[in-house]
Amino acid sequence: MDIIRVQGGRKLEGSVAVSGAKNSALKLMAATLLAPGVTTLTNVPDISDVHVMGKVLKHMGAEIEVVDKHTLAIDTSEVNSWEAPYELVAKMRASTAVMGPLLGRFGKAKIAMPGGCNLGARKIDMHILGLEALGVSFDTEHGYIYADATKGMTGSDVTLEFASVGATENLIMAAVRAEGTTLIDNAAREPEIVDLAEMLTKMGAKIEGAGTPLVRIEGVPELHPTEHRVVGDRIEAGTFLVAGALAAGSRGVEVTGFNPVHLTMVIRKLEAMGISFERTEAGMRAMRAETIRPIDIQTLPFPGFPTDMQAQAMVLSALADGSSIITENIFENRFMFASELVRMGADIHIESHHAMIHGVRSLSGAQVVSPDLRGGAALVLAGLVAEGTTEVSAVHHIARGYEAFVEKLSALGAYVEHASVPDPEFD
Ligand SMILES: CC(=O)N[C@H]1[C@@H](OP(=O)(O)OP(=O)(O)OC[C@H]2O[C@@H](n3ccc(=O)[nH]c3=O)[C@H](O)[C@@H]2O)O[C@H](CO)[C@@H](O)[C@@H]1O
Ligand SMILES: C=C(OP(=O)(O)O)C(=O)O
Repeated sequence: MDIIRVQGGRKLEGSVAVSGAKNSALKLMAATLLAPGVTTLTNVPDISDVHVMGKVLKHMGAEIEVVDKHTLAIDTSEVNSWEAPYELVAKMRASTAVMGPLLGRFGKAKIAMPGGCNLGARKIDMHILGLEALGVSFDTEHGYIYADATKGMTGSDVTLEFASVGATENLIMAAVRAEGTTLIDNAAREPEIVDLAEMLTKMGAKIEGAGTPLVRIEGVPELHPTEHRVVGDRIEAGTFLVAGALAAGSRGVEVTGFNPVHLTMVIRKLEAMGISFERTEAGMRAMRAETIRPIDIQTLPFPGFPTDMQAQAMVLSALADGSSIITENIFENRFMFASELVRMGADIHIESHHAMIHGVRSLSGAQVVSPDLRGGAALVLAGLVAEGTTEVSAVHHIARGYEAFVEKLSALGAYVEHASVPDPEFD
């Protein structure tokens, strides 16, 4: 069994560069399906989710050249299948991002139904309702969704019930090839959506308003391949800033390779907790807080506080001088890691989608299980400041979204390593 082992108490120093954003790279890879030919993506993170999306595209007949570790040349000229199979969708829900592009280019898609996951039900009803408004018809059979737009798609007005990231992206990627104008109201505004719209625009799409709640897309008859650099990962950046806030030595920890504007709400909340930041030429530096102040955080769609930073913020609040409250509004089941943090000595009570965290003076190293991607990363952060050794298992979750997490933390001076331990045996 692979684990990450952390020895608490080391001070972190230096600078760490974040990789390209997982949540952008996956959608940009899916979007290459829209433009027959070779699209080159740079700053692609070397993470397992990207490898899964590569397999999804190859399953459809795309060829992928790994030009270097972070550059993929994706040739979608010979794509001849419209299926995202169950084995791959079950590994990674974001595989459903191929639905919009497949409808846009071929007018059909067969996608395994994603089902729930450890964050909650995660339905895709809004994707389907929006695409139906463009004229797509849907059938479900044997666990697969069959989407049909062979008679063409027509631009339409779509109001999303909730600013869903995935629904906004799938709709944009279908609407770029629909006939006429599509207006998406209550669209998600995440920076990764802006990145997607920028690449689609380079491919010849006509999109206005990406990054605002109203996106206007004028369909075009064809798109052409392009070259695009994936935006820096704001969540990876936020994770390392929290590492600095918890464990930096006197010179702080610098994080580079991202746009600090994408973390405005995170920085604001961490400042309210007493953490100080400095802008540097290449990014931001986080200083360690002598005393962490308690906080009230609610996760919300961008520009609100991101759910993907909730677990990391909870580690800070677990060590605050007082009681904090964190409200999770995006996913119904995203507090699973809190019970692991309690095993490390945190004092946390969960009531529905609220977590009440009473700060403790210190955490103690323990064997814990990573329940999901951000929860796993947060447990490693907790290990940096816990007394003794922390062993985090189920680390495949962390590998989904953090490139070289252990290596980057080690380079900052943490005592952290990959290790292999025997699987527990039960009689
Ligand atoms: C690969 C990727 O980009 N993942 C991100 C994306 O996930 P994802 O695109 O799945 O997140 P959404 O914004 O779509 O989901 C938000 C909420 O809406 C619900 N919902 C969504 C669609 C739908 O049709 N019906 C429905 O009920 C979901 O179950 C969830 O409770 O945005 C989330 C919210 O910022 C992030 O935490 C994820 O890291
Ligand atoms: C929830 C996340 O990702 P996904 O939507 O891929 O599960 C995440 O990145 O924290």
